[in-house]
Formats: sequence, C-alpha cells, structure tokens
Amino acid sequence: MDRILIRGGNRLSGRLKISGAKNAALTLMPCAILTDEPVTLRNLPRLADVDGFGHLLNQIGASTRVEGTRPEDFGRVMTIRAGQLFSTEAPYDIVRKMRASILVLGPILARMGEARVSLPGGCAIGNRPIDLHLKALEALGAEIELTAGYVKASAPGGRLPGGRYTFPVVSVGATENALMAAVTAKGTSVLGNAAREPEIVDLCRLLIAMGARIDGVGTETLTIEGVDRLHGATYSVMPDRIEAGSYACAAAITGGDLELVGACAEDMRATLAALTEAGVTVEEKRDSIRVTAHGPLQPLTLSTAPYPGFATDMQAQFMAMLCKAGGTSTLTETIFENRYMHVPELARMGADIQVHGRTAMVKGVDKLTGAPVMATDLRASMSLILAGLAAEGETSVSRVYHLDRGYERLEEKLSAVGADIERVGD
Ligand SMILES: CC(=O)N[C@H]1[C@@H](OP(=O)(O)OP(=O)(O)OC[C@H]2O[C@@H](n3ccc(=O)[nH]c3=O)[C@H](O)[C@@H]2O)O[C@H](CO)[C@@H](O)[C@@H]1O
Ligand SMILES: C=C(OP(=O)(O)O)C(=O)O
Repeated sequence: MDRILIRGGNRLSGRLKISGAKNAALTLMPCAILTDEPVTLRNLPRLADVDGFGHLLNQIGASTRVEGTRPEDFGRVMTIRAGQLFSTEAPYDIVRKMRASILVLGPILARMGEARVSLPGGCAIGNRPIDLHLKALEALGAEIELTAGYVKASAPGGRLPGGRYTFPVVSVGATENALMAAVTAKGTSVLGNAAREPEIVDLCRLLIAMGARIDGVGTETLTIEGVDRLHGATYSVMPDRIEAGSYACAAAITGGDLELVGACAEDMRATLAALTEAGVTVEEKRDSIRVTAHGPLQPLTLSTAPYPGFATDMQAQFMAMLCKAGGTSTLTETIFENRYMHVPELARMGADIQVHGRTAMVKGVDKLTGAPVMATDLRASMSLILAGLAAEGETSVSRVYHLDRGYERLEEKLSAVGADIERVGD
C-alpha cells in the first residue's frame, strides 16, 4: 500500500490549480441515468471515487467514455450514455466502498420505475443514516421496502406522482436524491428546508440544462415541476471548494503564499472568513484566490454547520492549522458524531487537543514533529498532510487511498509549490 512521505518545514509559494469538485461530480454523474441521451461532464476530477462511480454506472448498463485528455492535464471529460439500462441495482460491494452510491436511488427509480440499492451502513466519520432520503422519496410517491440490507423503491404505475416534503434537518444527500427523483415526476414537487450547498446549485444547473424545471435554486425551498423527459447536456463541474480550502490551510500553516487558481470565493465565504480571522490575508482575484500568511496565526472558535455555515469537510484541516496558532481554539462538530479520528494521529505529532463530546479544544504548540501516522478518512488524511508540511522532520502518512478519493494528484500539486513530498510504495 502506498504511503506519503513529507519532510516538513518548507514555506509553500506559487500557483496551484484547483480541480473539479468531488462532491459535485458524484451528484452530477448519476443525472446521466435520467436520460437516454449522452451527458458530457467536463472538469471531472481524476479521483478514485469518480472511477468508482463510473464503475457503478457501468454495472447498471450505462457506458462511460473518457475523451481526449492528456495525462498532464488536471481533470478530464467524460461522456456517460445510459441509452438502455439492464439493471436497477446498486450492490453492497460498491455501496459499502463509496457512500455517494446511494445517489443512484432517486435517478434509477425515476427512470426505471424501481430501484434496489444496498443500505450504506456507517463509516469512519460516524453513523450516516438514509432515513430522510427514503422519507422524501415516499413523499414523492415512492413505495419503499427494506429487505436483506437493501432498499427497494418502486413508483406505482412506473412514474412518481411528485409531492411535498420538508426536511426535519438539512441533508445534502437526501436533497440530491429527492431532486433527481422529482424532475421527471408527473406533477409538481416542493422540497422545504432543502440543502443550499453550492454542489446542490451545481446539480440544479445540470438538471436545468437537461430540461428540468426547478425554481428556488440556491434557496431552502425548491419547487420542481416534473417534465416528461430530459435530454442530454454538456456541463462543467464546479471548482472544489474543499480542496481550495485545504490548500489555503496549507499556505496558512507553512507561513506561505498560494494563489489558488480557479477557486470560487463566493462558494467558500465561511472558510475565507475563518482564515481572515486567523490573521491570514485573503485576496480575491477574477479567477483565483491568493492566500498569504504573515505572522503567527490567531486562535479561532468554529462550529460546523450546513451551508452557508462552516463546512464539516473543513473541520479536520482547520484543526491541523490551529495546532500552530498562538492560543487555544474551540472547534465544535455538529454534523457527524465521530469526525475526530484525526485527533489521536495529530497528537502523535505533538498536537495538544482535548475532545469533550462534540467539542475539541486545540491548544497551539510551538512545534509539531514528524511521525508515522495513519489516515482514517478523507479529510482526516488531509489534516495529517497539513501537519506534516509544518512539522520538523519526516512524516509518513499511511492508508493514502483515503486521500485518493478526494484530492487529485495531491503530491504533484504540493511539490510544485515547494513542498518536500513524495508517494512511496511499500
Ligand atoms: C449538511 C452537511 O454538512 N452535509 C455534509 C454531509 O453530506 P451527506 O449528504 O453525507 O450527509 P447529510 O447532509 O445527509 O447529513 C447531515 C446530517 O443529517 C443526518 N441525516 C442525513 C440523512 C438522513 O437520511 N438522515 C439523517 O439523520 C446526518 O446524520 C447528519 O447529521 O457530508 C458530506 C461529506 O462529508 C459533506 O460534504 C456535506 O456538507
Ligand atoms: C466525507 C466525505 O465524502 P463522502 O461523503 O463521499 O464520504 C468528504 O467529502 O469529506
């Protein structure tokens, strides 16, 4: 298994290209199930999860073709053709490896009138239930049955009637599933307390480009007027706000100066506000964000929340960064009950972090020291990379397959801006 080796202490500086967003890509790809015409996605990041999702689409009968991208390019173009589907099932073996697989439930049900998708179960960051996905689909008219670890959903008469559902808590995945199921329903659907994440806006934009009728895009009430059929489209995946935020933390923790090319400041207001409060200079340019760290970092008090709040996907990276702040920071994780797996690993590098329930107190330390550490999930892995960049000596991060799920060519991007980082096989 590969490891990443970092010899810390280098100040990062230069331009770094931001890739297409994983969390958008994984909700745009299943849209192709909704039409028999080709859907072409540009700026699709080269990630293990994108490959995995392609594999899942192949399993149900869709073809995926990657076109004319050179190996040196970031991102790629993929055309998905779901002319005819021969299966309505997402099996356990795929769903257990990739949580986003649950996002085929709504589109397969809408297209085929029935779907059978394995229950995803928990994962390292906590219990990740799908009850709200199912309740929303039921409200749109689906009949749901849970048997032998699978969700079986069917639309009476082969097509959902549509309906109204107000989410009791904001759920990104359930909003996405319900949206994709509602766009071809017979009638109008209204989703209340819907997630407003930029990735949901990206999803709406693709669906609209395919002929869907959606009102209230970017707000908490989405009104979807069902259409008889959707057509193909070509669409560019939005820039990855979490990747951009992670590299902004890399600039901050190394006292560096990075220009994040292609990053969209509008999508990452809470992250940029937190960086500014920590004493980092953030300069918004036409097609990039420049992040410059000067003196010592200031401690912060942050609590994760649905968009436009501070993203749970940025919590681990900020925790690593705040290990180098001059004072004690307080981080509260409100979305996932177990998203502190990076804490014991950061402690191995000299971090001083106390966790009480959902709150972590991060006391800044004079120095972090390189150590062998183990990645436990995607963003936890990134927090270890960040700590390694700032640490004295060598850090070896194992289980880097977590990173490969969400960071396109990480070591290449970081070494181009001055990091001493390499991937080694065992
Ligand atoms: C609101 C939020 O920040 N969502 C994050 C969540 O999306 P993801 O779609 O995975 O999770 P949800 O947004 O659905 O979860 C939000 C909250 O709702 C709960 N829930 C969710 C679905 C359900 O059926 N029942 C239920 O109780 C979850 O346990 C969680 O506490 O993880 C992704 C990966 O880290 C992030 O990119 C998203 O930003
Ligand atoms: C946890 C994440 O992703 P996933 O929902 O795909 O596990 C993430 O993007 O931080």
